[in-house]
Order: sequence, then structure tokens, then C-alpha cells
Amino acid sequence: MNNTFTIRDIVNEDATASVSDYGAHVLSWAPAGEQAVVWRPKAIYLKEGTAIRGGVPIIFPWFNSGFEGGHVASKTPKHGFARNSFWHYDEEGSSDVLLRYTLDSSEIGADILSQFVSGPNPQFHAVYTIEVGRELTMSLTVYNDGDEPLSYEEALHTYLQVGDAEQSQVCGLEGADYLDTVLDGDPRCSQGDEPVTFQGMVDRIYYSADTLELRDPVLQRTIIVAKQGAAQTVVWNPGEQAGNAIGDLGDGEWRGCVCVEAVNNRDCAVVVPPHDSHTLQQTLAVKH
Ligand SMILES: O=P(O)(O)OC[C@H]1O[C@@H](O)[C@H](O)[C@@H](O)[C@@H]1O
Repeated sequence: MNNTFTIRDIVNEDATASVSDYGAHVLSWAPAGEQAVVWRPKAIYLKEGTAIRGGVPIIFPWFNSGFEGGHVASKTPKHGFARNSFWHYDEEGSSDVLLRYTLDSSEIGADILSQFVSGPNPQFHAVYTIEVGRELTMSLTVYNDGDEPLSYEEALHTYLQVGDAEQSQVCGLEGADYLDTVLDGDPRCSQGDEPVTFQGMVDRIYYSADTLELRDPVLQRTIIVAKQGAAQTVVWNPGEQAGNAIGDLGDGEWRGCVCVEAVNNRDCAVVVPPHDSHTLQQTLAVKH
């Protein structure tokens, strides 16, 4: 594996984007003529073993500290190893509109792999493609190369740029059940008829895979978030207090983003039969 922090800038007639080989991490994406849709903070810190803030971290094979036997577990690193790994850039499989990355279980330490719920010796490889155009489509396919079912959690943890989180709304989750992980015990709640808004920390796992709209009155646009192969949607913004306490964000930067994530976690973890695969996909677009 090539352990250097390469960042690839993509410019084509429909969009611009930048992608880091470390984490196979989309750092930014803007359709031609638009402000950035995928948000990145002012400073990006590149350090082996540390996740990049902003962009689209790939969360795999556990979400937060994982979930096992009906309880929150204590797996490390937080949100899995995919975002902290140097992925292989597939030169031949890539172009100015599509980037392709791979990662193989043989490159991951046994101590980390031993934390898989489905058994200590998982064999798999992952292929991640990023299609850069007027839409951005990110697809994570995990192939189970072993003889036992492979179980994991995953998310495409997408930071979306907004003019002001407190004035933004996520529409399309009305009536959906969700786990409110800000509250003790992560109680199951139900979204009323109103959109999701951001006054204080919001950290929720919605049992919905519907296409959503992030409405932004400040930038006067709507970001459309569609997904496939996801059972859930996580909506997250840290709010002022926790946002200003995040070490790799400047004061007030939390206001410039809202995370809407395609997710399979907890009771919706993926189980891939031997020699089969699963794909999680998220597509972003803008409308005015
Ligand atoms: O700071 P991190 O590790 O990137 O995590 C950020 C957030 O990621 C979200 O997906 C989780 O729902 C939050 O609970 C978490 O705090």
C-alpha cells in the first residue's frame, strides 16, 4: 500500500471535486456554477490513524463504537478503520468522471478484524467508486470472500454545505421512526409532520431510506440526497457547544454543514452471505 497523502483534484465540464486516497475520502464536490455541496472545513488535517473532518468519510465496518448483542459496544477505532486506511487508487479503472478505490481485509491488522461481530477472521474486499458530474454518486461494495456470513455496519457520512445549519431543514423524514442518540438510552421516537431542524445538537438514526431534501434559505438552494442499499438515514449536526469543542473545526464552522448519511447500523447491520456482495450508494444533486 502507498502510505502517502495524495489528494486528487477532478475537473470536468460538469463539476469539480477533490478526493483523498487516505480514507478514499471525498473532500469536496461542486457542480459547475454552484457553490460547494460537499462541505470541507477551512483546514484539513492529514495524520495517519486520524479521521479527516468534513467531506464524506466512509464508515465501515462499525458505526460509532459498534453494536453487539443489542447493546452499544466499545470497538476502536471509532466509526471503523475504512476512513483511517490508505485505499488503493485504481488508475486503470478511473477517469476524469469516475474514481475507483479498493481495500482488502488482508491489509488490516488482526486485532482490528477480531472485532467483527460475525467472527474474528473475516475475508472481504471493498470497492468504492465516485462518479463526479452534475450529480455525485458514491458506491461502496463489499464482497464477502470467506465461507461464513459477513456482518458489518456502514455509512457514507456526508457533510453537506449550508449557509446556516440553524436555518436549514431536512424534508422527507416526516412520520419516520428514529433513535434519538442525544438522549440517554437512545429512545425510539417518531418524527412529526414537520421537517428536521437544527437548534442544538441533532444526532438521530432514522428508519427511512427515502429520498430527502435539505432546504437552505441562505444559499437559496435545495440539496437532494438519494440512496440505495441503505435501511437508515443518520442526521447529525453538533450544534454550537459541541461544534465549537471539536478540535479540528474552527469556532462557528459547525454552522456551515449538516450531515445526512446513508446508513446500515445496529439492528439493520448488513449480513452478506459467503461469496456474495452488498452495495451502499448515495447520490447528491442540487435544485433551485
Ligand atoms: O467526530 P466523528 O468521529 O467523525 O463522529 C461524528 C458523528 O458522526 C455521526 O455519524 C454520529 O451519528 C455522531 O454520533 C458522531 O458524533
